[in-house]
Order: sequence, then C-alpha cells, then structure tokens
Amino acid sequence: MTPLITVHNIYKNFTDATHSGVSGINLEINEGEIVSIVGESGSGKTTLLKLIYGYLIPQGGEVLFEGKRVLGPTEKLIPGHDEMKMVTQELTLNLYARVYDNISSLLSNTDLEVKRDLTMQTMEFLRIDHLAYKKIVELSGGEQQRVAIARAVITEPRVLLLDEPFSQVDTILKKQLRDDIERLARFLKITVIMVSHDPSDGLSLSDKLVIVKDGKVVREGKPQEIYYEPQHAYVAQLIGKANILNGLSFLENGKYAVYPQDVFVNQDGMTAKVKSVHFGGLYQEVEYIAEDKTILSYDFDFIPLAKGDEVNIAFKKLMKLDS
Ligand SMILES: Nc1ncnc2c1ncn2[C@@H]1O[C@H](COP(=O)(O)OP(=O)(O)OP(=O)(O)O)[C@@H](O)[C@H]1O
Repeated sequence: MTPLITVHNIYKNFTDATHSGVSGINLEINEGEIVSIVGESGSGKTTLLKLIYGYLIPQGGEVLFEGKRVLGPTEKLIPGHDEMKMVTQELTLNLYARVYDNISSLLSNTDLEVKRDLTMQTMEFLRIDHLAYKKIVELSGGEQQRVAIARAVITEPRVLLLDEPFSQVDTILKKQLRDDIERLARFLKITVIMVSHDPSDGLSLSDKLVIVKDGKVVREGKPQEIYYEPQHAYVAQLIGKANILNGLSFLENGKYAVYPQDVFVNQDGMTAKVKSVHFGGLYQEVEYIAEDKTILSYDFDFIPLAKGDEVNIAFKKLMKLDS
C-alpha cells in the first residue's frame, strides 16, 4: 500500500529552544490509520504534528501527501494542507456564538438546506446535537473539544490532526471521546494523527504508536508489539511505568524492564524490604528496595504489607532492553 503521508528525514530546530525540535524523522502513515505520537514533554510531538500539517517550514526534509510535497506557510495563502484539518490545544471557537453557528459557519458557500443537514449530522455523530443552541462559553472543556472536532470534520478532510485531544476531559468523557475518534476513523475513513502526553491514550486507540524522544523516533509499531517488546528503557517507562533493572545479582548482564504488575511476592524470589505502600483502588502500589534498587509493584491481591517488612519478590516477565 502506498502511504497517504510520508515524512521524509524532516528537521526543525528552534534556536532558542531547550530541546531540539525535530531531528531527522521518517514516518509513513496509511489511509484510515489512527496514529498516536507520544513522548515526554518537549520531545517534539507538537512540532512534528505542525510540520505534517504544513504549519511550520522544515529546515530539512519534506512531508509528502499522496506523493506531493506539503507546502509550508510562506508558500500558501492559508497555511495547512487542504485535505488535512488540525485541532490545536487552543480551540479557536467563537465563544459567544452558538454551537450550531460555530460549526455551520465552516460551510459558507453551501445551499442552506444542505448546510443544515450536514451540520446536524456532524453534531449527531459527535453527540453534541443536544448542545446545538448553547453558546460555547456555556460548555465544558470536553464539549468544546467535540465542537472543535466537529468544525474540523464538517468539511470532510481526509486527515484529522489532534493535539492533546484528551487534555480537557475526565476519565468517563475520555472514553466517550476515544470512541468518537475511533468512529471517525472507522466509519468516515478519516486518517487520524494525534499527539498525547499520556501514552495510555495511544495504547488503547491507535493502529500505530510513534514514540519520540529528543526530536527523534525511538520506536514505532503496533501498541501491543511495543508494549511487550519496548527495547528501550525510555519506552518501557513511558508506556508502562516499568522498572529498569540492571546489575541485580540473579540477572545476566544487560538491562531489563519489568512492569509493576509483573512484580509479585514469592518465597523463591529475591529478598526485598517494603519502602512504601499506597492504596490505588484496583491495586495497591508497593515500593520495595532490593539490592539497593527501588522496585515498584502493583499488588492486586492486597497482601497486608507495611513499611519495613521483609519479603521475597519475583518477576513474571523480564523484557531484555537494547538501551
Ligand atoms: N515556536 C517555538 N519557538 C521556540 N521553541 C519552540 C517553539 N515550538 C516548540 N519549541 C521548542 O521545541 C521543543 C519541542 O516542543 P514541542 O512543543 O514540539 O514538544 P512536545 O513534545 O509537544 O511537548 P509538550 O508535551 O510539553 O507539549 C521544545 O523545547 C520547545 O520549547
């Protein structure tokens, strides 16, 4: 399959930045895919998204949309590719206008009846039709996010770029918004590229995860593949709060990662001292000290443990790391 979007060795540095912007990223995105770009703060996620959209000019490399170079802001009257729409963190909504008008105004040269039908359909699809006659100022952050997405998709773009779409929503609304984004991709066949600082959003929703660090892609692939074979300590810690183990006496040379849910009390395991215990709802978070290393565990059995207790712990799944 020819990729819809190809990012070819792209560079963007900001002279006054503390981190490098984007340094030599290559990426292929297929039509209809949901792609999540995740990474720590300042790793270059938003810069990459803006480069793909054509909102920033790269200093090197290029972005191709169906084989044609995406033009930068100085090459076009209205920055951004015509077939892509981007929803930024600063939602550009008209706060004192109604939801309906915020959305329908995007269809300026459209027959009135078609305009009404399309606006209603889009609002229904994003489950905001009941808010049609409310002003934007009267909406919650999550509802505003939906209106911004409705504005982006009403003109039927082929690609939707979302910068931190879940930043304004709580856990329950997050699930709904995740379903909506998934429906946009599956039913309307819109390719979705989103940026998130919380990797769990990307793990649950994406066909492809792109993990960035210091402006470079360190890992790219299906969420499950990356989760079970993170390869790099940064990736394992970012997506699963993994413990990074090296130098423990029972381990062979090299570096290993183990997720907290794979650390358990076992009489044949290594000696460890409980450093802290915190209730976490579904599980308790237990920190152990073993051979001078702190190891985090999620204990789903709520074993009665207290600070200072001595136990033996073992690891269910150790993942060998390259770096
Ligand atoms: N317009 C700009 N001018 C100067 N530096 C910038 C600009 N935009 C981004 N940067 C810098 O480039 C680096 C990457 O920023 P970017 O916003 O892409 O990171 P991010 O991964 O999206 O971070 P966050 O999760 O905190 O939003 C940072 O050091 C940032 O300060």
